[in-house]
Amino acid sequence: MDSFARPLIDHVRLADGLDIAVVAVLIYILLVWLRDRASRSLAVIVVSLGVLFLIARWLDLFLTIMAFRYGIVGLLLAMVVVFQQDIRHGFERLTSTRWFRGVSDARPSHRTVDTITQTVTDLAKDRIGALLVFPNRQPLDLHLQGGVEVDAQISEPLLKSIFHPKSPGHDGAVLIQGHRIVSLGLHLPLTTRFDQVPDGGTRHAAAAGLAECSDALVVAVSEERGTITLAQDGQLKVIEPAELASRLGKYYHDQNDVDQSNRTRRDPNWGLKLVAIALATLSWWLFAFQTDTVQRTFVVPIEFRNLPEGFQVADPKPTYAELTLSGPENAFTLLDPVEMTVSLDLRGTDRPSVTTWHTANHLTNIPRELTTEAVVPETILISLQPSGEIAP
Ligand SMILES: Nc1ncnc2c1ncn2[C@@H]1O[C@H](COP(=O)(O)OP(=O)(O)OP(=O)(O)O)[C@@H](O)[C@H]1O
Repeated sequence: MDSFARPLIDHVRLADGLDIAVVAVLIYILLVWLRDRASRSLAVIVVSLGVLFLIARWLDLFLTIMAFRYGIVGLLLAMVVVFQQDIRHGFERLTSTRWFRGVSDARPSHRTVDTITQTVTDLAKDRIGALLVFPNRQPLDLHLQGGVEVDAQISEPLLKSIFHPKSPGHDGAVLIQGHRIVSLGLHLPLTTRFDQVPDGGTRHAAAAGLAECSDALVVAVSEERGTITLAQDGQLKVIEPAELASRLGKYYHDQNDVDQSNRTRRDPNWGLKLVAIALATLSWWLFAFQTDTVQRTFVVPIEFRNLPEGFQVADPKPTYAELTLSGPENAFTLLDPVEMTVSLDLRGTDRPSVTTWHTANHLTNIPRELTTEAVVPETILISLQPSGEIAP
């Protein structure tokens, strides 16, 4: 036990904790996305690729690792193109949280309920067909097709213009989220139980269809009968405006509760978070944790900075030094050898001079995790002389 724990205690740095935390957050985002948005087959592909990569790294399967290394850039680009909608929605969701939104969207729910009830009542009176979807906890993306993005604050004139029979967007359903109309012209899945649909109409079949396969609340206004129908849990029910107001009131009340509890509830996703932390820790242990100390030697250039005007470095002018560093292998992986120099600052000299410089004191861009073992030459003699003079 001690032989296992000791290297851990000796070699784990605070930065490693941060490293694991960052990767755990990224894995958690990926897992949440896979759970909520991606199809099951995509989830299986992503998880299988992840497992294959872990095995390849563990067993040092060089060809497979190379395929991953070169394929990953293409894969990332392909994912950005294929999932650009999801990425955009993710950012939109982020910017629509309270912190980013400020107080501008803090509209009371009863005003939205009144607006929708009044609009739906008027549409029913005027025999104008309409279909409104109010999502609940379950995501609807897999059930809704087509549609045009709107993202506008709910208002009576806007809803009436959308469902006006001459409006090009009146066909299909509108999706309402909170106080906003998210999109219009959406195509919903039809129910297969046509017996419960009045006159077998497709608008009501669509309302029932979505209410069967999700927990959404759907409101349909009949063009032919001038009735208001509410669909929930797969059931259709013709209702009066007063009942619509009370059902919508309850819906918005529940939504606020969900929002509130999402904000205050300590953790709705413990399982996924633990999996993300476990995967990040495992990956770090497999790929990043190393107790071996490696020593490597590099040839680094010697540069002269702020050479006074009218002076030059006389020959023999040293141009390279040999630098030996030691430390964990990972620190070498992150190292860019081109950045390392022996940098001599010659400013302030105004007459010919010969100075001894200790090269180790003038190294630049050496990572903190690495130790300088040796620099050859240890010292160099720099002779400054006026330009144009030939060295003896
Ligand atoms: N799958 C669907 N998703 C969303 N809207 C749909 C769908 N199918 C039909 N609609 C809408 O329903 C309209 C046709 O309604 P239809 O008359 O067939 O149904 P209905 O239930 O009898 O409604 P109404 O009583 O208003 O006539 C279409 O013009 C379209 O706007």
